[in-house]
Amino acid sequence: MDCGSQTGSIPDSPRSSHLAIDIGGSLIKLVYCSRGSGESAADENCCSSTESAKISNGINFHSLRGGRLHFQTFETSKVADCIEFIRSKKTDFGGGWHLEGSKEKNVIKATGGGAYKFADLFKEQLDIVLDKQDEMDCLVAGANFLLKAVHHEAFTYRDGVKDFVQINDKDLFPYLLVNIGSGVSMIKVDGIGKFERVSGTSVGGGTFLGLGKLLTQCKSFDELLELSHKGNNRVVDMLVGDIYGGNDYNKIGLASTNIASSFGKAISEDKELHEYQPEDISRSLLRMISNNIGQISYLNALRYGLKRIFFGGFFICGHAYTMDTISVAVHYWSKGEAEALFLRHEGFLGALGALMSYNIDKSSLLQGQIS
Ligand SMILES: Nc1ncnc2c1ncn2[C@@H]1O[C@H](COP(=O)(O)OP(=O)(O)OP(=O)(O)O)[C@@H](O)[C@H]1O
Ligand SMILES: CC(C)(CO)[C@@H](O)C(=O)NCCC(=O)O
Repeated sequence: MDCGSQTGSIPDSPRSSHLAIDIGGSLIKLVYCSRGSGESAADENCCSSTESAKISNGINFHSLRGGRLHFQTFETSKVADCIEFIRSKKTDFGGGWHLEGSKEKNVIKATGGGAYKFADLFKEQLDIVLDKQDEMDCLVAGANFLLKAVHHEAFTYRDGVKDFVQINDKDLFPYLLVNIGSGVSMIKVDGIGKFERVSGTSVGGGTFLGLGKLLTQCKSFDELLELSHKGNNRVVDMLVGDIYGGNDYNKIGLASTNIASSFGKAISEDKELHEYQPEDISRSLLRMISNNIGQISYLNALRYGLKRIFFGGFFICGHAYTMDTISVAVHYWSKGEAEALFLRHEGFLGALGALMSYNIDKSSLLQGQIS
Protein backbone atom coordinates (compact mmCIF):
# COMPACT_ATOMS: atom_id res chain seq x y z
CA MET A 1 0.00 0.00 0.00
CA ASP A 2 1.41 3.34 -0.89
CA CYS A 3 0.71 5.69 1.94
CA GLY A 4 3.10 8.36 0.88
CA SER A 5 2.26 8.21 -2.74
CA GLN A 6 3.94 10.58 -5.08
CA THR A 7 0.80 10.42 -7.14
CA GLY A 8 -0.88 12.41 -4.39
CA SER A 9 -3.18 9.70 -3.20
CA ILE A 10 -3.00 10.98 0.38
CA PRO A 11 -3.11 14.76 0.15
CA ASP A 12 -1.72 15.58 3.56
CA SER A 13 1.22 17.27 5.14
CA PRO A 14 4.45 15.25 5.00
CA ARG A 15 4.13 13.82 8.52
CA SER A 16 0.41 13.43 8.81
CA SER A 17 -1.29 10.22 7.96
CA HIS A 18 -4.29 7.98 8.48
CA LEU A 19 -5.24 5.73 11.33
CA ALA A 20 -8.16 3.33 11.48
CA ILE A 21 -9.36 1.23 14.38
CA ASP A 22 -11.45 -1.93 14.71
CA ILE A 23 -12.67 -2.46 18.25
CA GLY A 24 -14.01 -5.98 18.66
CA GLY A 25 -15.30 -8.03 21.55
CA SER A 26 -11.84 -9.47 22.30
CA LEU A 27 -9.24 -7.36 20.50
CA ILE A 28 -8.64 -3.86 19.24
CA LYS A 29 -6.88 -3.69 15.91
CA LEU A 30 -5.14 -0.52 14.75
CA VAL A 31 -3.82 0.11 11.27
CA TYR A 32 -2.09 3.30 10.39
CA CYS A 33 0.12 4.47 7.66
CA SER A 34 2.83 6.94 8.28
CA ARG A 35 5.34 8.74 6.23
CA GLY A 36 8.79 10.00 6.88
CA SER A 37 11.63 8.55 8.82
CA GLY A 38 10.42 8.99 12.37
CA GLU A 39 9.10 5.46 12.85
CA SER A 40 10.73 2.11 12.99
CA ALA A 41 9.59 -1.45 13.30
CA ALA A 42 10.72 -1.33 16.91
CA ASP A 43 7.92 1.14 17.62
CA GLU A 44 5.47 -1.67 17.18
CA ASN A 45 6.49 -3.42 20.36
CA CYS A 46 7.05 -0.46 22.58
CA CYS A 47 3.64 -0.46 24.19
CA SER A 48 1.62 -3.10 25.92
CA SER A 49 0.58 -4.81 22.76
CA THR A 50 -0.58 -8.40 22.97
CA GLU A 51 1.69 -11.29 22.17
CA SER A 52 -0.18 -12.00 18.98
CA ALA A 53 0.49 -8.44 17.89
CA LYS A 54 4.13 -9.23 18.16
CA ILE A 55 3.64 -12.40 16.18
CA SER A 56 1.64 -10.67 13.54
CA ASN A 57 3.97 -7.71 13.41
CA GLY A 58 6.65 -10.17 12.48
CA ILE A 59 4.88 -10.92 9.24
CA ASN A 60 2.77 -7.86 8.83
CA PHE A 61 5.14 -4.98 9.09
CA HIS A 62 5.52 -3.37 5.73
CA SER A 63 7.98 -0.95 4.36
CA LEU A 64 6.11 1.23 1.97
CA ARG A 65 7.29 3.34 -0.88
CA GLY A 66 7.45 6.72 0.84
CA GLY A 67 5.68 5.47 3.95
CA ARG A 68 4.83 2.57 6.15
CA LEU A 69 1.79 0.62 7.15
CA HIS A 70 1.70 -0.34 10.81
CA PHE A 71 -0.41 -2.99 12.52
CA GLN A 72 -1.06 -3.08 16.24
CA THR A 73 -3.36 -4.96 18.59
CA PHE A 74 -4.55 -4.52 22.17
CA GLU A 75 -6.89 -6.55 24.26
CA THR A 76 -10.26 -4.78 24.33
CA SER A 77 -10.26 -5.07 28.11
CA LYS A 78 -7.13 -2.90 28.02
CA VAL A 79 -8.64 -0.12 25.97
CA ALA A 80 -6.79 2.34 28.22
CA ASP A 81 -3.47 1.09 26.78
CA CYS A 82 -4.78 1.67 23.28
CA ILE A 83 -5.80 5.19 24.21
CA GLU A 84 -2.31 5.85 25.60
CA PHE A 85 -0.78 4.46 22.43
CA ILE A 86 -2.86 6.75 20.24
CA ARG A 87 -2.04 9.68 22.50
CA SER A 88 1.66 8.90 22.09
CA LYS A 89 1.22 8.89 18.31
CA LYS A 90 -0.72 12.15 18.18
CA THR A 91 2.36 14.33 17.89
CA ASP A 92 3.81 12.06 15.19
CA PHE A 93 0.59 12.62 13.31
CA GLY A 94 1.00 16.39 13.27
CA GLY A 95 -1.13 16.92 16.38
CA GLY A 96 -4.21 15.04 15.24
CA TRP A 97 -6.18 13.40 12.48
CA HIS A 98 -8.01 15.62 10.07
CA LEU A 99 -10.78 14.11 8.05
CA GLU A 100 -11.26 15.45 4.55
CA GLY A 101 -14.53 17.32 4.21
CA SER A 102 -15.16 17.42 7.95
CA LYS A 103 -15.05 20.40 10.27
CA GLU A 104 -14.05 18.16 13.16
CA LYS A 105 -10.40 18.44 14.05
CA ASN A 106 -9.71 14.96 15.34
CA VAL A 107 -11.64 12.25 13.58
CA ILE A 108 -10.62 8.68 12.95
CA LYS A 109 -12.40 5.91 11.09
CA ALA A 110 -13.57 3.23 13.47
CA THR A 111 -15.41 -0.05 13.12
CA GLY A 112 -16.51 -2.98 15.31
CA GLY A 113 -18.89 -2.80 18.24
CA GLY A 114 -16.41 -0.78 20.28
CA ALA A 115 -16.77 2.14 17.89
CA TYR A 116 -20.17 2.57 19.58
CA LYS A 117 -19.28 1.34 23.05
CA PHE A 118 -16.17 3.48 23.47
CA ALA A 119 -17.12 6.57 21.43
CA ASP A 120 -17.55 8.72 24.56
CA LEU A 121 -14.33 7.43 26.11
CA PHE A 122 -12.29 8.38 23.03
CA LYS A 123 -13.93 11.81 22.98
CA GLU A 124 -13.28 12.40 26.69
CA GLN A 125 -9.75 11.02 26.84
CA LEU A 126 -8.34 12.02 23.46
CA ASP A 127 -10.81 14.53 22.09
CA ILE A 128 -11.13 12.18 19.14
CA VAL A 129 -14.40 11.54 17.34
CA LEU A 130 -14.84 8.00 16.07
CA ASP A 131 -16.30 8.08 12.56
CA LYS A 132 -18.27 4.82 12.65
CA GLN A 133 -18.00 2.46 9.71
CA ASP A 134 -20.19 -0.61 9.40
CA GLU A 135 -18.34 -3.74 10.56
CA MET A 136 -19.48 -5.99 7.70
CA ASP A 137 -18.73 -3.30 5.08
CA CYS A 138 -15.22 -3.03 6.50
CA LEU A 139 -14.57 -6.78 6.66
CA VAL A 140 -15.58 -7.18 3.03
CA ALA A 141 -13.70 -4.09 1.86
CA GLY A 142 -10.58 -5.29 3.69
CA ALA A 143 -10.82 -8.79 2.23
CA ASN A 144 -11.50 -7.57 -1.31
CA PHE A 145 -8.62 -5.14 -1.09
CA LEU A 146 -6.15 -7.76 0.14
CA LEU A 147 -7.27 -10.36 -2.37
CA LYS A 148 -6.98 -7.95 -5.25
CA ALA A 149 -3.93 -6.00 -4.21
CA VAL A 150 -1.62 -8.25 -2.33
CA HIS A 151 0.50 -10.84 -3.99
CA HIS A 152 0.55 -14.06 -1.97
CA GLU A 153 -2.23 -13.01 0.39
CA ALA A 154 -4.27 -16.21 0.22
CA PHE A 155 -3.06 -19.72 0.84
CA THR A 156 -4.30 -23.24 1.41
CA TYR A 157 -3.04 -25.25 4.35
CA ARG A 158 -2.93 -29.04 4.48
CA ASP A 159 -0.71 -31.34 6.52
CA GLY A 160 1.61 -28.52 7.47
CA VAL A 161 2.06 -27.34 3.89
CA LYS A 162 1.18 -23.78 2.98
CA ASP A 163 0.46 -23.20 -0.71
CA PHE A 164 0.01 -19.64 -1.85
CA VAL A 165 -2.78 -19.15 -4.33
CA GLN A 166 -2.78 -16.21 -6.68
CA ILE A 167 -6.41 -15.34 -7.24
CA ASN A 168 -7.30 -14.17 -10.71
CA ASP A 169 -8.87 -10.74 -10.40
CA LYS A 170 -11.70 -11.65 -12.76
CA ASP A 171 -12.37 -14.91 -11.02
CA LEU A 172 -12.56 -13.74 -7.40
CA PHE A 173 -16.34 -13.52 -6.91
CA PRO A 174 -18.46 -15.02 -5.53
CA TYR A 175 -16.85 -16.35 -2.37
CA LEU A 176 -17.71 -17.00 1.26
CA LEU A 177 -15.87 -14.91 3.83
CA VAL A 178 -15.80 -16.44 7.30
CA ASN A 179 -14.53 -14.07 9.94
CA ILE A 180 -13.67 -15.87 13.16
CA GLY A 181 -13.46 -13.29 15.89
CA SER A 182 -15.09 -13.59 19.31
CA GLY A 183 -18.14 -14.73 17.35
CA VAL A 184 -18.24 -15.81 13.71
CA SER A 185 -19.74 -14.03 10.71
CA MET A 186 -20.28 -15.73 7.37
CA ILE A 187 -20.63 -13.40 4.43
CA LYS A 188 -21.39 -14.20 0.81
CA VAL A 189 -19.37 -11.74 -1.25
CA ASP A 190 -20.49 -11.08 -4.81
CA GLY A 191 -18.40 -8.07 -5.72
CA ILE A 192 -16.92 -4.82 -4.45
CA GLY A 193 -19.45 -3.58 -1.88
CA LYS A 194 -21.86 -6.36 -2.88
CA PHE A 195 -22.41 -8.84 -0.11
CA GLU A 196 -24.85 -10.46 2.30
CA ARG A 197 -24.17 -11.80 5.80
CA VAL A 198 -25.75 -15.20 5.35
CA SER A 199 -24.94 -16.82 8.66
CA GLY A 200 -23.02 -16.68 11.88
CA THR A 201 -22.33 -18.62 15.01
CA SER A 202 -21.69 -17.61 18.58
CA VAL A 203 -19.30 -20.55 18.95
CA GLY A 204 -16.09 -18.83 17.94
CA GLY A 205 -12.77 -17.51 19.18
CA GLY A 206 -14.34 -16.08 22.32
CA THR A 207 -15.74 -19.52 23.12
CA PHE A 208 -12.33 -21.12 22.72
CA LEU A 209 -10.66 -18.59 24.97
CA GLY A 210 -13.50 -18.31 27.48
CA LEU A 211 -14.05 -22.04 27.94
CA GLY A 212 -10.32 -22.64 27.77
CA LYS A 213 -9.68 -20.23 30.62
CA LEU A 214 -12.37 -21.86 32.72
CA LEU A 215 -11.26 -25.41 32.04
CA THR A 216 -7.47 -25.08 32.12
CA GLN A 217 -6.73 -22.07 34.34
CA CYS A 218 -4.80 -20.55 31.41
CA LYS A 219 -4.51 -16.81 31.57
CA SER A 220 -4.04 -15.97 27.89
CA PHE A 221 -4.79 -17.03 24.35
CA ASP A 222 -1.13 -17.70 23.65
CA GLU A 223 -0.81 -19.91 26.70
CA LEU A 224 -3.89 -21.88 25.67
CA LEU A 225 -2.62 -22.34 22.10
CA GLU A 226 0.78 -23.37 23.40
CA LEU A 227 -0.88 -26.03 25.56
CA SER A 228 -2.84 -27.34 22.60
CA HIS A 229 0.43 -28.12 20.78
CA LYS A 230 1.30 -30.68 23.40
CA GLY A 231 -2.13 -32.20 23.92
CA ASN A 232 -3.90 -35.31 22.72
CA ASN A 233 -7.61 -34.81 22.07
CA ARG A 234 -8.30 -38.54 22.10
CA VAL A 235 -7.94 -38.54 25.86
CA VAL A 236 -11.02 -36.32 26.09
CA ASP A 237 -12.98 -36.97 22.90
CA MET A 238 -15.10 -40.07 22.34
CA LEU A 239 -14.02 -41.67 19.07
CA VAL A 240 -16.07 -43.82 16.72
CA GLY A 241 -13.78 -46.71 17.72
CA ASP A 242 -14.62 -46.17 21.39
CA ILE A 243 -18.25 -46.84 20.54
CA TYR A 244 -17.68 -49.50 17.88
CA GLY A 245 -15.18 -51.64 19.78
CA GLY A 246 -12.20 -50.36 17.82
CA ASN A 247 -13.91 -50.81 14.42
CA ASP A 248 -14.62 -48.32 11.65
CA TYR A 249 -18.23 -47.62 10.76
CA ASN A 250 -17.56 -47.93 7.07
CA LYS A 251 -21.16 -47.91 5.91
CA ILE A 252 -21.48 -44.23 6.77
CA GLY A 253 -17.87 -43.37 6.03
CA LEU A 254 -16.58 -43.05 9.58
CA ALA A 255 -13.15 -44.32 10.55
CA SER A 256 -12.58 -45.63 14.06
CA THR A 257 -10.33 -42.62 14.67
CA ASN A 258 -13.01 -40.06 13.79
CA ILE A 259 -14.39 -38.08 16.70
CA ALA A 260 -17.88 -39.32 17.48
CA SER A 261 -18.44 -36.89 20.34
CA SER A 262 -16.20 -34.01 21.38
CA PHE A 263 -15.46 -34.22 25.12
CA GLY A 264 -17.56 -37.42 25.16
CA LYS A 265 -15.02 -39.45 27.13
CA ALA A 266 -15.72 -37.28 30.15
CA ILE A 267 -19.22 -38.78 30.44
CA SER A 268 -18.23 -42.18 31.73
CA GLU A 269 -14.75 -41.78 33.14
CA ASP A 270 -15.86 -40.29 36.41
CA LYS A 271 -12.80 -38.11 36.52
CA GLU A 272 -12.60 -34.66 38.07
CA LEU A 273 -11.46 -31.76 35.92
CA HIS A 274 -8.04 -31.67 37.59
CA GLU A 275 -7.47 -35.29 36.57
CA TYR A 276 -7.39 -34.28 32.91
CA GLN A 277 -4.29 -32.69 31.44
CA PRO A 278 -4.95 -29.07 30.43
CA GLU A 279 -3.02 -29.79 27.22
CA ASP A 280 -5.57 -32.44 26.19
CA ILE A 281 -8.52 -30.22 27.05
CA SER A 282 -7.08 -27.33 25.07
CA ARG A 283 -6.43 -29.55 22.05
CA SER A 284 -9.93 -30.99 22.15
CA LEU A 285 -11.51 -27.57 22.51
CA LEU A 286 -9.54 -26.12 19.63
CA ARG A 287 -10.43 -29.09 17.44
CA MET A 288 -14.12 -28.95 18.39
CA ILE A 289 -14.48 -25.27 17.62
CA SER A 290 -12.41 -25.28 14.43
CA ASN A 291 -14.20 -28.36 13.15
CA ASN A 292 -17.60 -26.91 13.89
CA ILE A 293 -16.79 -23.64 12.12
CA GLY A 294 -15.38 -25.56 9.15
CA GLN A 295 -18.57 -27.59 8.93
CA ILE A 296 -20.98 -24.65 9.18
CA SER A 297 -18.88 -22.79 6.62
CA TYR A 298 -19.05 -25.68 4.22
CA LEU A 299 -22.84 -25.92 4.67
CA ASN A 300 -23.19 -22.26 3.80
CA ALA A 301 -20.89 -22.61 0.81
CA LEU A 302 -23.05 -25.50 -0.35
CA ARG A 303 -26.23 -23.53 0.25
CA TYR A 304 -25.04 -20.76 -2.07
CA GLY A 305 -22.97 -22.83 -4.51
CA LEU A 306 -19.66 -21.27 -3.47
CA LYS A 307 -16.41 -23.09 -4.07
CA ARG A 308 -14.03 -20.84 -2.18
CA ILE A 309 -14.15 -20.08 1.49
CA PHE A 310 -11.75 -17.46 2.84
CA PHE A 311 -11.17 -17.55 6.58
CA GLY A 312 -10.17 -14.44 8.50
CA GLY A 313 -10.25 -13.20 12.09
CA PHE A 314 -7.71 -13.30 14.88
CA PHE A 315 -8.80 -16.72 16.12
CA ILE A 316 -6.80 -18.30 13.29
CA CYS A 317 -3.63 -16.43 14.14
CA GLY A 318 -1.63 -18.42 11.57
CA HIS A 319 -1.97 -21.44 13.84
CA ALA A 320 -1.15 -24.72 12.10
CA TYR A 321 -3.54 -27.03 13.95
CA THR A 322 -6.45 -24.60 13.65
CA MET A 323 -5.94 -24.20 9.89
CA ASP A 324 -5.41 -27.92 9.38
CA THR A 325 -8.62 -28.76 11.26
CA ILE A 326 -10.66 -26.21 9.30
CA SER A 327 -9.18 -27.40 5.98
CA VAL A 328 -9.87 -31.04 6.78
CA ALA A 329 -13.45 -30.24 7.82
CA VAL A 330 -14.16 -28.33 4.60
CA HIS A 331 -12.49 -30.99 2.48
CA TYR A 332 -14.20 -33.86 4.28
CA TRP A 333 -17.72 -32.46 4.23
CA SER A 334 -17.53 -31.15 0.67
CA LYS A 335 -15.88 -34.37 -0.58
CA GLY A 336 -13.12 -32.20 -1.96
CA GLU A 337 -15.48 -29.84 -3.83
CA ALA A 338 -14.88 -26.74 -1.70
CA GLU A 339 -11.60 -25.26 -0.57
CA ALA A 340 -10.57 -23.48 2.62
CA LEU A 341 -8.26 -20.53 2.05
CA PHE A 342 -6.53 -18.44 4.67
CA LEU A 343 -5.35 -14.86 4.60
CA ARG A 344 -1.98 -13.57 5.72
CA HIS A 345 -3.56 -10.44 7.19
CA GLU A 346 -6.46 -12.46 8.63
CA GLY A 347 -7.00 -10.38 11.79
CA PHE A 348 -6.92 -6.96 10.18
CA LEU A 349 -9.69 -7.15 7.59
CA GLY A 350 -12.00 -4.78 9.46
CA ALA A 351 -9.29 -2.29 10.33
CA LEU A 352 -7.99 -2.28 6.75
CA GLY A 353 -11.53 -1.82 5.47
CA ALA A 354 -11.96 1.16 7.79
CA LEU A 355 -8.63 2.57 6.59
CA MET A 356 -9.85 2.29 3.03
CA SER A 357 -12.93 4.32 3.83
CA TYR A 358 -10.73 7.39 4.02
CA ASN A 359 -10.80 9.43 0.89
CA ILE A 360 -7.65 7.87 -0.45
CA ASP A 361 -7.03 6.97 -4.04
CA LYS A 362 -8.19 3.35 -4.32
CA SER A 363 -6.46 2.83 -7.64
CA SER A 364 -3.09 3.40 -6.06
CA LEU A 365 -4.09 1.06 -3.25
CA LEU A 366 -4.88 -1.59 -5.80
CA GLN A 367 -1.56 -1.56 -7.54
CA GLY A 368 -0.05 -4.25 -5.38
CA GLN A 369 2.10 -1.98 -3.27
CA ILE A 370 1.57 -3.84 -0.04
CA SER A 371 4.03 -6.69 0.34
N1 LIG B 1 -3.65 -12.12 22.10
C1 LIG B 1 -4.92 -12.49 22.06
N2 LIG B 1 -5.76 -12.16 23.07
C2 LIG B 1 -7.05 -12.52 23.02
N3 LIG B 1 -7.58 -13.25 22.02
C3 LIG B 1 -6.80 -13.59 20.99
C4 LIG B 1 -5.44 -13.22 20.96
N4 LIG B 1 -4.92 -13.67 19.81
C5 LIG B 1 -5.90 -14.30 19.16
N5 LIG B 1 -7.04 -14.29 19.87
C6 LIG B 1 -8.28 -14.95 19.43
O1 LIG B 1 -8.89 -14.06 18.54
C7 LIG B 1 -10.25 -13.83 18.90
C8 LIG B 1 -10.62 -12.41 18.54
O2 LIG B 1 -10.53 -12.26 17.15
P1 LIG B 1 -10.85 -10.87 16.45
O3 LIG B 1 -9.97 -9.81 16.98
O4 LIG B 1 -10.83 -11.11 14.98
O5 LIG B 1 -12.35 -10.66 16.92
P2 LIG B 1 -13.05 -9.43 17.65
O6 LIG B 1 -13.11 -8.31 16.67
O7 LIG B 1 -12.42 -9.16 18.95
O8 LIG B 1 -14.49 -10.07 17.90
P3 LIG B 1 -15.91 -9.68 17.27
O9 LIG B 1 -15.66 -9.39 15.80
O10 LIG B 1 -16.73 -10.89 17.46
O11 LIG B 1 -16.33 -8.48 18.02
C9 LIG B 1 -10.28 -14.10 20.40
O12 LIG B 1 -11.60 -14.43 20.83
C10 LIG B 1 -9.30 -15.24 20.53
O13 LIG B 1 -9.88 -16.48 20.23
C1 LIG C 1 -21.74 -9.75 16.83
C2 LIG C 1 -20.51 -9.76 15.94
C3 LIG C 1 -20.90 -9.37 14.52
C4 LIG C 1 -19.56 -8.68 16.50
O1 LIG C 1 -18.38 -8.66 15.79
C5 LIG C 1 -19.78 -11.13 15.95
O2 LIG C 1 -19.35 -11.42 17.24
C6 LIG C 1 -20.65 -12.26 15.42
O3 LIG C 1 -20.81 -12.40 14.25
N1 LIG C 1 -21.19 -13.14 16.31
C7 LIG C 1 -22.03 -14.26 15.94
C8 LIG C 1 -23.48 -13.92 16.21
C9 LIG C 1 -24.43 -14.88 15.51
O4 LIG C 1 -24.58 -14.80 14.28
O5 LIG C 1 -24.99 -15.73 16.17
